[in-house]
Amino acid sequence: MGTVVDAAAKKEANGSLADLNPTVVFVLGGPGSGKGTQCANIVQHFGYTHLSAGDLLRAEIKSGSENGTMISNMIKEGKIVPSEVTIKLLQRAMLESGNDKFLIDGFPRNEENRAAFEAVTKIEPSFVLFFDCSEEEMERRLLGRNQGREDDNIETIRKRFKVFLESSLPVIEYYNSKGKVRKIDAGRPVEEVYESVKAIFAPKNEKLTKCPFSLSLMLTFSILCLLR
Ligand SMILES: Nc1ncnc2c1ncn2[C@@H]1O[C@H](COP(=O)(O)OP(=O)(O)O)[C@@H](O)[C@H]1O
Ligand SMILES: Nc1ccn([C@@H]2O[C@H](COP(=O)(O)OP(=O)(O)O)[C@@H](O)[C@H]2O)c(=O)n1
Repeated sequence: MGTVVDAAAKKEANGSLADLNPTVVFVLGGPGSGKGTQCANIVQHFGYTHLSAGDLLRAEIKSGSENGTMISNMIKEGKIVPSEVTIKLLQRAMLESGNDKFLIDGFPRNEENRAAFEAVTKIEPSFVLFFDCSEEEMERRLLGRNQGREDDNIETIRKRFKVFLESSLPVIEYYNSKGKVRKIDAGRPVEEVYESVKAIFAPKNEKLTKCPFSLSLMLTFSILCLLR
């Protein structure tokens, strides 16, 4: 760890990320709360790039990387992979995306993730989208997810819930104390949840779409008054 080449690569990556000055939204919530599903909708309408920490880690296993076995074992146990590994993957994906607006899904998952990301990248999230859902509903969804994931079995699901309560909720509480959390009731159907999500991303747009309508009404009224 920590070779000169690594350090140079890290410096270069951070330099370019700092230049990028990206907009980052952290998307957090328990396993199966619907983070990935809602991120796909947000991407379509608001021009963000979706980066799922879990997807990046699974891709790293598939790529045959030297960390693959370690990552795979941790995911099977529902444990959180060391921040250094996940942050490198996130940095690389951000730089390769060509975008400067990111939904970072499933990260930071513990205090170490949070502090390390902030220290390494100097990036503060604009806000944190928190999908709040009951364990009962999340368990039902995960058992039905059917993506062949090795961690979607009842034993690992229970471990992931425990990690979420013990390690991830404190991160959400930290951002809440800074007024950065936008909490969504994620126990509803997908479309209903997305209505709430949209309202968070597009309050200004909504006003803008209403504004020309009222403006045109005022204009018509003024013209009618002038014509009388
Ligand atoms: N609001 C919802 N109601 C019912 N099922 C949902 C809802 N949102 C997502 N799902 C389903 O639940 C499973 C987990 O959703 P996913 O988006 O992968 O969650 P996460 O990324 O938080 O783990 C998927 O099979 C998805 O299709
Ligand atoms: N920041 C992260 C995100 C995921 N992970 C690992 O990846 C697993 C799956 O995460 P995920 O975000 O894809 O899926 P969900 O648990 O949210 O359904 C987690 O249980 C962890 O083992 C991690 O170690 N660190």
